[in-house]
Amino acid sequence: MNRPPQQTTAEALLRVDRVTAAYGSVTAVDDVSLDIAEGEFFALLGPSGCGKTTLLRTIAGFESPASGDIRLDGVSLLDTPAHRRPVNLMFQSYALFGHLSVEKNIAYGLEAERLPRAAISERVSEIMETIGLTEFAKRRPAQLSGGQRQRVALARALVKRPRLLLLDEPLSALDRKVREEMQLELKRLQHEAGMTFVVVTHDQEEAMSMADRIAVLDRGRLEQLDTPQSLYERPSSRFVAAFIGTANLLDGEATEHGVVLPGLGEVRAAHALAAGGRATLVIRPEDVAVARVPEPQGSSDGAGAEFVGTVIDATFLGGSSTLSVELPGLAAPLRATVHTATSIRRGDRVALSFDPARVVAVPDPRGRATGEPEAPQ
Ligand SMILES: Nc1ncnc2c1ncn2[C@@H]1O[C@H](COP(=O)(O)OP(=O)(O)OP(=O)(O)O)[C@@H](O)[C@H]1O
Repeated sequence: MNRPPQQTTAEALLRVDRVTAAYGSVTAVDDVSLDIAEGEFFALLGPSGCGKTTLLRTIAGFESPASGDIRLDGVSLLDTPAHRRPVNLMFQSYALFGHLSVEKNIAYGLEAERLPRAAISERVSEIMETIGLTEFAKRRPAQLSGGQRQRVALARALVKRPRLLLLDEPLSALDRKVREEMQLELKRLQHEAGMTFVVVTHDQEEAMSMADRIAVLDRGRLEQLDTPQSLYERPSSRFVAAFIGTANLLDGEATEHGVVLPGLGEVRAAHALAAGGRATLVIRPEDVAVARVPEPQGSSDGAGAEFVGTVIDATFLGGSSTLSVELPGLAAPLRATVHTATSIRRGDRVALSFDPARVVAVPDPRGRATGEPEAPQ
């Protein structure tokens, strides 16, 4: 089986090596390999059911892989039970003890380790200070807001100083505003503590705003592993392009320079695929240049091509507007983001052009135009 590129580095803290995990006949994680570096903020991202939680639980030791290995500092963890791994998993539900105060909740894990009382007290005070919980030390979880409860759960995980902190949808219970604050907070804490975080999320914006690198999973397989910017600017598949951010996905046939779109002609892309296969152009709405035209016109020489269409919808978003532009030959309207000051309105005729350096061509998973299997990228 081919192994996708960019997964392994020499000095990994954690190495997931060809891990497959299954529940009976359901393969939840399918031959996944990746490295996580010391001090990295790493995200496992993908739609519901793609296997993120299973992979996290396998790293934590709550599931055993059917095959493959998981190594920390080069040593396999597979024979080490969950509670002895230098890894801490923060659950989706936080699982706080309702009858214990905030400080007792945080101290619980250290007491279980039988640390001296003075050391426990010092570490608990220190972490409460860092996370902003000191004033709530004596309260019980029921007397806290969702965001504060989330902080307690985080403090409880951090106080144990694991080599690796695994967080399963840590912010999913919070409303949008608190979630955004906590995203920044998590990033700050991770940075200050110099710890390695692996966060599971299905929210691409959350992953993009926090993580140094993101592994995008689909149906148990690793689709792409990259920095947020690279995933956005150079998705390697149609799935990643669609999952990360907003994109116009235009299907056609690969040429030497780009993709030929039915009814529109050739659009050039930054990197061409093997000619003849089915391919999809990925064009971000902000990369579509829009100009109002008085008369229908147009040329399509491919390089910075202009396509003329009609604005069928304009959504005002404050500083920018999103236009939906109907182009002859395209099944779905093309989305373009413009500065609000351009004052283009519904019904206007517009010329669209794309900078070839910003256009990405990816293979269309429906296979080659000839019906042969897809060529590797
Ligand atoms: N205990 C289980 N028994 C059987 N199948 C399971 C079990 N847990 C998960 N699965 C299946 O394994 C696959 C991966 O599940 P997993 O929970 O890892 O996905 P996920 O990406 O974390 O999803 P979500 O975001 O919905 O939590 C899914 O098809 C799921 O139905």
